[in-house]
Amino acid sequence: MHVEVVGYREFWGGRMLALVGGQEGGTATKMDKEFESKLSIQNNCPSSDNNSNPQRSKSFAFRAPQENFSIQDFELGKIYGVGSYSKVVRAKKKETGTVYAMKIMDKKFITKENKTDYVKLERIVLDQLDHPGVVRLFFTFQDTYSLYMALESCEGGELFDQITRKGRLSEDEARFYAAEVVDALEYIHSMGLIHRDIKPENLLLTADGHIKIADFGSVKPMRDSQITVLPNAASEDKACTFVGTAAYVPPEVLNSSPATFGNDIWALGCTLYQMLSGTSPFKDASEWLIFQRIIARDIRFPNYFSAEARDLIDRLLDIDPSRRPGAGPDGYASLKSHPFFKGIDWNNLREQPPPKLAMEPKSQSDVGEDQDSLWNPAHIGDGSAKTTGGSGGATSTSEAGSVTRLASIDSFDSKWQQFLEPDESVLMISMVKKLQKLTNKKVQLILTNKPKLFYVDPTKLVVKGSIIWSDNPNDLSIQVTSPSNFKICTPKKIMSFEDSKQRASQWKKAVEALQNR
Ligand SMILES: Nc1ncnc2c1ncn2[C@@H]1O[C@H](COP(=O)(O)OP(=O)(O)OP(=O)(O)O)[C@@H](O)[C@H]1O
Repeated sequence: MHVEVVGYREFWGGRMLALVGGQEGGTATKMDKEFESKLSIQNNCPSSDNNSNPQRSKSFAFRAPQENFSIQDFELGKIYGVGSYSKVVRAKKKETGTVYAMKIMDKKFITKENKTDYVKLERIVLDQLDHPGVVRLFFTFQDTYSLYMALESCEGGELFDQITRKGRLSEDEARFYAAEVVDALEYIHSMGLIHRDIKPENLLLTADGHIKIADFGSVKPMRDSQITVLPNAASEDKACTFVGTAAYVPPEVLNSSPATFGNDIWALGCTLYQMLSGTSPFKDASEWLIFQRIIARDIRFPNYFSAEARDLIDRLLDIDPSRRPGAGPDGYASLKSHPFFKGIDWNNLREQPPPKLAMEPKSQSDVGEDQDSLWNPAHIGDGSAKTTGGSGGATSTSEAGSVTRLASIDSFDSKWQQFLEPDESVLMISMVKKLQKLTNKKVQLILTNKPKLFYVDPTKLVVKGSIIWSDNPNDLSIQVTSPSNFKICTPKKIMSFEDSKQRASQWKKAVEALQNR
């Protein structure tokens, strides 16, 4: 019997290959159901094993069609990159020869990491965006294990790599790229969307060198957004949650202010600074120190920056988000007319010749495109083999890194600084519940690079307890009992904690990483 589940198909369409009683039936069906329950649209028909003739009570016309393709219909080439819950691979449609950047997401991993909202939102938002400066979504499909998004292929790689390869960009090059980003951001903001993760890694380049903004996994639709967002595709509680990257976070986000267009404008300022200097403006040894610099607005301009570049960056990095050009009452006019952009023909941007791309230096192991196409797809798709480890391409290190990153940003507040020594920085921090026999107490649990592990009463701002550090797991270990619950075990006592953001295993990883450093 063909098992098909309603809401799942609403977003990705395509065929479902889970056969009850078939070879992979048991596991696949259970997994599909589990994932389905997370992806389904509220108020829709409940999914059921027996629902062989599903009715759609609500359907949404996607521009990018939900195809019945299989990954076998594509010749897979090199891996463009790996995100925190996806892998992007060059994929040529065998029938037509058209090349796409195939974003492949492992359903099991997405479910486990609670990323379904992000995945749905990115699919829905990209579907409705239509601008030469935004990466295009062509179609989606799925199989038992993975979701696939066929994106416009940006063969020129990331702007980040151009900066790295060139050391830094000339003002003309930076002006060109910045103008294309401004043009695309103006469009994105006009649609009522805040991107929330503008940085050189998410600015991709076409083969001929034009900018495309990518990675809409952190996008935030504003209340009056032009974009149709299906019921549970974006949860409101994410309004004040930071999702992004430490070095590009604006100060107001560190103070838990709701997201505004000004967030992207700040990140644009950081990106322009990075193009011109080779590094981000708030670089430091740890994220904690980066946040300190951001809060203090500690910017140092290299003396080779022109007066116009310096002035523009200074304005983009205004502490007051509404004073940043582009985010204020006069919209983008003040940004586009800034002297740094003198000579830019805003109406014919895409007709201008882009800067020459610096190519990747060939290493000895590089054998070119032919070899790329031999990339073995056996670990994706549902046909020949099962997925390995279910990480959807995210390595455990990047996974731990990104979660730690979010944990530290979420809880960032300069008030914890008083508990640190001058050269000490926070590696992981969370508001957790300390579970005791009679009462549960909220405490701020802090792990530093010393290493030091202690917890603070968040109201009285006093240290309530310190765990004696040991690199020996017999003397200090973390026992994870559920996604939210963990125990800190020492020979003398065992303390139980609950982390409502489900970071129990991240605490374990963070402590173990320090013990093995
Ligand atoms: N359309 C594309 N064309 C070419 N390369 C791409 C494309 N989209 C993404 N990539 C590459 O694949 C990498 C992974 O992309 P993805 O969108 O999955 O996640 P990310 O933006 O890196 O990370 P995260 O989801 O953790 O923020 C990117 O860093 C980029 O280098």
